[in-house]
Amino acid sequence: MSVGEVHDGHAFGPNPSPRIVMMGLRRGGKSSICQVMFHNMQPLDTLYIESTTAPTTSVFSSFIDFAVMELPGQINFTEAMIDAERIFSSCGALIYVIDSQDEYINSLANLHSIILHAVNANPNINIEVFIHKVDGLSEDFRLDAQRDITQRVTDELLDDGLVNVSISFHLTSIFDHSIYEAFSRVVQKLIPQLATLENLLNVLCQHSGIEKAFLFDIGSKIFVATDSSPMDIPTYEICTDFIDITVDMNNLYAIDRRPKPVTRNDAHTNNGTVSITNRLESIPQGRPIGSTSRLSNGVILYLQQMVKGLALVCLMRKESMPKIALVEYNIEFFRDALEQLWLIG
Ligand SMILES: Nc1nc2c(ncn2[C@@H]2O[C@H](COP(=O)(O)OP(=O)(O)OP(=O)(O)O)[C@@H](O)[C@H]2O)c(=O)[nH]1
Repeated sequence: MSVGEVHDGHAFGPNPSPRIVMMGLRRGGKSSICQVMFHNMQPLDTLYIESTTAPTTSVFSSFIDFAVMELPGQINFTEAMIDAERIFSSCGALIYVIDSQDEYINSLANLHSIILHAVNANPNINIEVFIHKVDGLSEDFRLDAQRDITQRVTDELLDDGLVNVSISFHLTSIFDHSIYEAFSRVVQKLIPQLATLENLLNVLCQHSGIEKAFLFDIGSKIFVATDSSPMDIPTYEICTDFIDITVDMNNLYAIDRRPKPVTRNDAHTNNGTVSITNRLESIPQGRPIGSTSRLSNGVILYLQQMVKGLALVCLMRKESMPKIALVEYNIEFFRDALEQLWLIG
């Protein structure tokens, strides 16, 4: 049986879409990214991860359901065993991980042949290149690497006459928030309701004195949408830390809930493919969580849990605090709109 032919005749088994396929040469960092992003592994613990030998699928349930399939680094598309058509035809994005601390010429050749297979099977696929492990590079080297890789990859695609390939490049590391931001950008492109969500957030900000608003998936800390005002990494970091603190405090002081493990992974193997279903049990199941905090610079952080595992996180100035009743009134409308979006699907 080929890699693409997993259970039930589906390329990925009975998993929800959209699907993300993660590829790259061995030791590039694919498993580490999945473990840190979706299984709450500490970045340093990834040092002990063993090499992946079989395709692994992780399924996540949030505002949208999505599955991430990691293919082992040694996979070779020229082998008859690999059914590229089946793998790529039903997937929304291909993430290709390049180890920026290593010589990357082989990676680029591998990436090029994979893009040809992927685009041939699915012309609408989003190619997302993670220039990974940039924590080991200086700021200048990072930008040089990004420029060089972008140039080489796009030149080769142009040589092949592929001008309409949707390809993006992200500098990433599991040791900071860059991996979360990059993954958020990947997932956002797969959300059909993204424009509606952004519009809703823009309207909410305009009418409530909110400076910046994010809609986060609480479990993975992927932000599924934000308003159109400029975003910087420190703001994103503050918001994700605030989510962590709020969830921890909520679990600590919940009266009717016993402490639960952070995640539960149901793993089973089927036809050589490991399938992991991640249940984000850190997300409170009872009353929606909410929290407000004032930073020393006067910025107010405000968090309200919305539908499914989503949380609205806003930054406001202290001048907005007298209007907090209005803000909460508007947020209720925002929540209703989200619920309707969710029902429409
Ligand atoms: N410095 C640094 N090291 C990383 C980063 N991400 C992963 N690593 C390290 O890279 C090594 C290989 O990571 P893996 O996740 O096993 O790589 P992989 O691509 O899954 O490898 P295969 O399973 O062989 O295909 C591990 O020692 C990780 O700790 C990163 O962002 N920065």
